[in-house]
Amino acid sequence: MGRVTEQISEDSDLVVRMAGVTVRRGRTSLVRGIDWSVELDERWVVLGPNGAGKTTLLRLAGAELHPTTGTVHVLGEKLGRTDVFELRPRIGLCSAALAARVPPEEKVSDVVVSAGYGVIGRWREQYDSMDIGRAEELLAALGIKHLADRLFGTLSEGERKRTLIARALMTDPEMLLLDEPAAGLDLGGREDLVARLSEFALDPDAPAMVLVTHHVEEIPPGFTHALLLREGGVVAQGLISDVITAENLSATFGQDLELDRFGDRFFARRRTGAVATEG
Ligand SMILES: Nc1ncnc2c1ncn2[C@@H]1O[C@H](COP(=O)(O)OP(=O)(O)OP(=O)(O)O)[C@@H](O)[C@H]1O
Repeated sequence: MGRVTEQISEDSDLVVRMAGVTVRRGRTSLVRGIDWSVELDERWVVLGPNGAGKTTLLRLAGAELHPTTGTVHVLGEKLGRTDVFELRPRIGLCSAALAARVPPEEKVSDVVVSAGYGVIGRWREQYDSMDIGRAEELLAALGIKHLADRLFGTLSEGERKRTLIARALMTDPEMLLLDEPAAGLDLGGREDLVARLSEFALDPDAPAMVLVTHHVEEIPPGFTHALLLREGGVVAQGLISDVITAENLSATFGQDLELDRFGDRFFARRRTGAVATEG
């Protein structure tokens, strides 16, 4: 027999639930003691310095990684007791690792539409017309419809990111995971992406979202919650307005940081004359 599933009826609005989660490799803990829940209508940002464990956390949420200790439930299914190959199509993932697997000679429209078939790049000579229509809509929503016939390898970094977000949305996922979507974008590209992600975040029909970033400037308005990570442990988590503070950011990044808030946007910098503090 293969598949045993565990439904969590009392927590049906939870798309992610982690309890006491640690991931170890050898003597290193990539993340440790994580207790974290994401509800259907929440949009989370996971923030922390290089090596803090952000991608590890996202891979747990994406059912790509199992915890060494503790329990992880994703979309009501307990990892280790469910078939992750049935779970993954319900999750939209956009990451540098995925981008690296897209063949450069793939047409942009094929990169998007093939997500519906669980493969990367061209698979069939003919796709279903409804799928092609949906891929076109998503490319339009991300402002890159005009690139549908271009080859993925000829796109700029920002255009690739948008293509992969369109792909991640193709299967109408219940949860969207974005690992550093603004990395490598210029100022205009970042601002454009932040605005588009903000539109998604404010759409009540959009899936739950988790966005990993190093920069508070990249938090799209409409995101509701934040989790700050340092050296694999949670520094703070909860509502963005409670968590994104100069004090919490300073503890997370080991620097004395100042924070400005303009409307729903945040901007951080090192306090003048301050030096880095030891972890
Ligand atoms: N297989 C492994 N064996 C040992 N250490 C690992 C392994 N995989 C990851 N690590 C370490 O675990 C830590 C967390 O990695 P992770 O990629 O989750 O961090 P991150 O916060 O996403 O970092 P970045 O912002 O640089 O992408 C890093 O210090 C990394 O070097």
